[in-house]
Amino acid sequence: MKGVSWGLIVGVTVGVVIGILLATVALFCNWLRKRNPQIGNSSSRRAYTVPIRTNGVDTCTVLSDSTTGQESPRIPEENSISLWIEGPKRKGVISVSGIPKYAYKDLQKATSNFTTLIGQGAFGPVYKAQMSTGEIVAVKVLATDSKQGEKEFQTEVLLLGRLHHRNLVNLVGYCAEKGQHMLIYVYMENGSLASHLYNEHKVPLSWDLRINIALDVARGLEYLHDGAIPSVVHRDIKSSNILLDRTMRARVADFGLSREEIVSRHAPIRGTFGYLDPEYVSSRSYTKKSDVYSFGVLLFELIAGRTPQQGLLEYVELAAINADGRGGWEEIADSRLEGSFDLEELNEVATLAYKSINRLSRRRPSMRDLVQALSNTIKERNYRTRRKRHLLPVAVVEESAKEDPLPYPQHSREESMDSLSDLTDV
Ligand SMILES: Nc1ncnc2c1ncn2[C@@H]1O[C@H](COP(=O)(O)OP(=O)(O)OP(=O)(O)O)[C@@H](O)[C@H]1O
Repeated sequence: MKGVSWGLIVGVTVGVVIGILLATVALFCNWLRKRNPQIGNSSSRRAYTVPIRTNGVDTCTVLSDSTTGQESPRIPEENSISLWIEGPKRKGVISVSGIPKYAYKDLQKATSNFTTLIGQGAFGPVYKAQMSTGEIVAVKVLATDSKQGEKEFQTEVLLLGRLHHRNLVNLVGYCAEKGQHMLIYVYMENGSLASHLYNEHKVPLSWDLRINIALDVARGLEYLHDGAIPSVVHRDIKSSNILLDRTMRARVADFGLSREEIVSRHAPIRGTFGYLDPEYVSSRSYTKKSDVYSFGVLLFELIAGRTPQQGLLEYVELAAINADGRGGWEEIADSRLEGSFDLEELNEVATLAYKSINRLSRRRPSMRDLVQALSNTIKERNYRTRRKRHLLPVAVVEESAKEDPLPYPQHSREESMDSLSDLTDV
């Protein structure tokens, strides 16, 4: 009996000592964690953002023009170890999206309980939202009953989490809660290009602005094609998917149909009627040159102020009969321009557009070619403007341009058009 009591006393004492030791260790760990919040949370979102670009001419990973910011209210992604694409409840997988996740209730508040509707897309409504930091964003709510919407959501978050460029509408957050899926984008104050081209209550876009927009879009696409690794095709370039910011700079939006380049003969046809590459329709192989085709249609929209649904391409084909490869396109100019355009520029851009919609994809220019040609057109314009403004003799301006290379074209228009001439099939 006595032996049992001693054993009990020793056992209890050892247990108490171990308990005290464990409690001390736990308290110490907790204190350390409070002192340095990074401990135990090393998988911060930014650390897992997948870098994607290496070589795009105008590409950048700088987020300065997006609204992603540390001040944004964010909720931790369950210690950043849930991967929504595998199901939000799955644990132990590091998020690869690198995109902040917002709480449903915060978005509900930011959109005044989803009453600030700014538009309706194929997969659900879009709301304007003011976050508690004051920043304005656009919240796209995906329809809960849409299987396609779910797929689009997964694609968009994964893609946009690693794609950043000043000519793309960058994704700045998402919400996956209560069965709802939402995408949060940089807010584009001036809405879609389509609304400016076709809404009679809006001031018509000037010719110069149209060409600037064309170059912005070309740069966004060039980034997707040549800057992103692996490369990305957009699959739905059209004027309603081009958004304009406060200063009328254009950005490519709606990556709902975006995919890394897929070549599958069995995939269903996707895209928007009127912008679809005929070669893609017959072969079912969507390539970068299919985006180039849609971009060509967009260039003709900018020139003619007509939608493909209003017979734009038939109109273009008629005009092409009179066009001689470099000129003769003026008859398709948008009447809202009231003749205010540079004829040479219009012919250049129409020639580029016509090459881009060539039925044979191999005869179409690349987005890089198009960026080069459009930027040369703008450089030429700037050069002419400077020359006119200063009313200086050409020789003097050319001399001064050597010291200031920016506004002076590196290649003449003729050179840039000639570099594309082997693609001509007019
Ligand atoms: N980031 C944004 N900033 C401002 N407005 C936006 C933004 N994103 C979308 N919108 C507006 O919301 C509306 C719906 O956009 P959404 O991208 O959902 O569909 P869509 O491009 O019009 O059509 P579809 O879904 O067929 O491509 C459009 O009018 C668009 O101008």
